[in-house]
Amino acid sequence: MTTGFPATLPLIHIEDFHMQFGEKKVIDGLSFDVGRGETFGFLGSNGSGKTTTIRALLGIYRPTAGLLQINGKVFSDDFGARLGYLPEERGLYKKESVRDVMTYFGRLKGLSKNDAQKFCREYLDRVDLADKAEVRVDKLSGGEQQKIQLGVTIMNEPELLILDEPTKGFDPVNRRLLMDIIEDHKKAGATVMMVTHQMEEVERLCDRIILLKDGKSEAYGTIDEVQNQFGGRTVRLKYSGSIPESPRYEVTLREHNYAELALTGSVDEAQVLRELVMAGVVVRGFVAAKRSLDDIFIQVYGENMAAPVALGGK
Ligand SMILES: Nc1ncnc2c1ncn2[C@@H]1O[C@H](COP(=O)(O)OP(=O)(O)OP(=O)(O)O)[C@@H](O)[C@H]1O
Repeated sequence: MTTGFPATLPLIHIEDFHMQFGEKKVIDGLSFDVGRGETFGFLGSNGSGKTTTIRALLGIYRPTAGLLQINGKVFSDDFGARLGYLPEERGLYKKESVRDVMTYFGRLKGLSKNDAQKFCREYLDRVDLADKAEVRVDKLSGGEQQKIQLGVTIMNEPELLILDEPTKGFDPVNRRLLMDIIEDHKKAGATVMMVTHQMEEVERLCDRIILLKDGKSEAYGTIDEVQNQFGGRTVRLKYSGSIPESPRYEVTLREHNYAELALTGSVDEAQVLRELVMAGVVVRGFVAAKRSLDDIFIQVYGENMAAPVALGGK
């Protein structure tokens, strides 16, 4: 997939973006880039401004201030054919059959009728809807309709996929299936920007992420960089005795014979283990790990609100 632009130019460039609705400031000086071929996770709690940013990027909203570019330019129809956008609000022609709807959109996206119908057959087969080709869209379940909408989004193999919660409402089996499909496009070289609340997706698919809070970036980088930014590593300890205070860690959880220590900076785990043993702590288990993204999210968005991500990340 070639773009004709230098590889160093990001495909998406957002700089000092501000968005205000009346008196309400939704985005407050947001800047980030999405590189070519990258899968980028756009994360944040409900109402933090993710959809607003996508809409401004695609010219649906006019930004209050700032620069939002795709391929070095403000979005215009000339990039439209290379874009696949799955909006947050889903919608298809409901009274037509699945095959007719998919063929229609395929034709709109420049596919021949044969190619559109071929894609439709293969895609329906893959998402386990082969027997629904002649069924009217409004007779499908919500999840089935979403599968069709994702199919319509990817059918012309877009260079840039912008997916607003692509797996929202899916059971785990179907979520994996949809992730496989997204991953195939990533492997084929597509750039993917996706809004998601699912850490499983972030950890499996995303090269870099941004965490949006109150219209600003709270964290931005690779998953490793974000984990390092939020205190790096923890040690899970099974023990007996008394854990001494130390500048090398902070005890973040202490239960009967179990504790979690947040390590300070680049402290060496082996040094912490030695220090505990020297202090007379009987160490029965010692596991050093990076902080999970779930933990980080709960810290960023506050423990009093529902976590913006499903639990179950690493
Ligand atoms: N056209 C609009 N007019 C007024 N307010 C708006 C408009 N569009 C969005 N907002 C407000 O902007 C804020 C951010 O909304 P947005 O839909 O971008 O959030 P989000 O991060 O996508 O949330 P979610 O995860 O719930 O989908 C919300 O408070 C919303 O009410």
